[in-house]
Amino acid sequence: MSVGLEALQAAPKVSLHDHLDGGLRPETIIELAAEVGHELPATDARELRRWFVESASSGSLVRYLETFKHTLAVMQTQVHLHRVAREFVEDLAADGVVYAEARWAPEQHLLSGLTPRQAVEAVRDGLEAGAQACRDRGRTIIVRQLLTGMRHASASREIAELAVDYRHDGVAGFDIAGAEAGHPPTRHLDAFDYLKRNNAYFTVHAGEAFGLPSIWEALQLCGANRLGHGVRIIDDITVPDYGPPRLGDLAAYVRNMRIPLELCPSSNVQTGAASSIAEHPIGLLTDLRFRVTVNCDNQLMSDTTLSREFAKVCEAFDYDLEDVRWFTINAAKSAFHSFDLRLALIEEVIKPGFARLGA
Ligand SMILES: O=c1[nH]cnc2c1ncn2[C@H]1C[C@H](O)[C@@H](CO)O1
Ligand SMILES: [Zn+2]
Repeated sequence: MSVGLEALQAAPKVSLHDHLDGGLRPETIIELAAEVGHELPATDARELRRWFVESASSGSLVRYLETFKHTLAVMQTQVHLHRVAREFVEDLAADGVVYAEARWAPEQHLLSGLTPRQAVEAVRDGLEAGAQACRDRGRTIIVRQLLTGMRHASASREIAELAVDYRHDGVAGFDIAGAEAGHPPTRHLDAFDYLKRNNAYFTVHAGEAFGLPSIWEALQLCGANRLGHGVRIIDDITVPDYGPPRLGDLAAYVRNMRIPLELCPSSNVQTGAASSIAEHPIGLLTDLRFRVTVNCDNQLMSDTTLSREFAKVCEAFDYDLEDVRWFTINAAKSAFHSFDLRLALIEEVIKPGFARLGA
């Protein structure tokens, strides 16, 4: 029996891997594009929504990433960044998310003359305005930023410095994203070294479009605290016809050290990292009790929400609310926030919230 969407929406959820520039409302894109004179592939909201999903579903991460040119084009001013951030929070809260880390790359938002600091502060204020609007309606949500450095570019050290500067002002940590093949994370050692020296937290997109070497570099050479996707860790697990699965040394390390996997099922199917939701490695990784979390990656490109991602995996793997609670506690434990807050989130929000739903 799969879990209904309504129960999933009512459940308190934690979102760790969600791109701000991949989560705009189509209506907002259309309105802002008209303001800045950016030409879109469609000007009807439903058509534009369909265009994003179809264009992002080619089986190639590089083609998937090309769709972001239309969201980045309308996120170049303080007013627009503020609005997109505010709506992002309101949409998460409407879906029952209680804690989220919103990632985006400040270096991609400077085309109209913003400084990186102005951009970070506009997003900070927009996130806070969204949280306040939710509080006014009786919903509590915390959303903090993850500042992303683009792996093909050379701004990562500067972005890492920004993440440290704003660590007590709404920034939870740092991330590296963009096309994976040909752009190893070790190109950004300077940034990672700076973060580590400053006791800051970071995740790295790894093991999505490229396999084990990328995961190994992210963990053992860069020192990532979490893996963005990390789904290809499956390549280091052998499932024999008889007997238990066998883990290679890297998979064993990931499991033993409780490295959080920010899995994004729909996105993985669209980029070809998994052939279908039913065949997604989340099934085996969950059976083996890896630190699995479920995420959206990009709500717009996948036409999804966190509740819908859960609905898909519940249906494919026959998970129930107890399983969703387990994924959610995994995510809360893995958040880049203080131990005290994570504990409070688990004990005072997540467990009672699921208990009310009978889990
Ligand atoms: O799944 C992804 N893999 C690698 N890069 C990604 C993914 N989703 C979004 N991005 C890129 C495109 C965005 O412009 C950037 C910052 O959010 O991160
Ligand atoms: Zn991502």
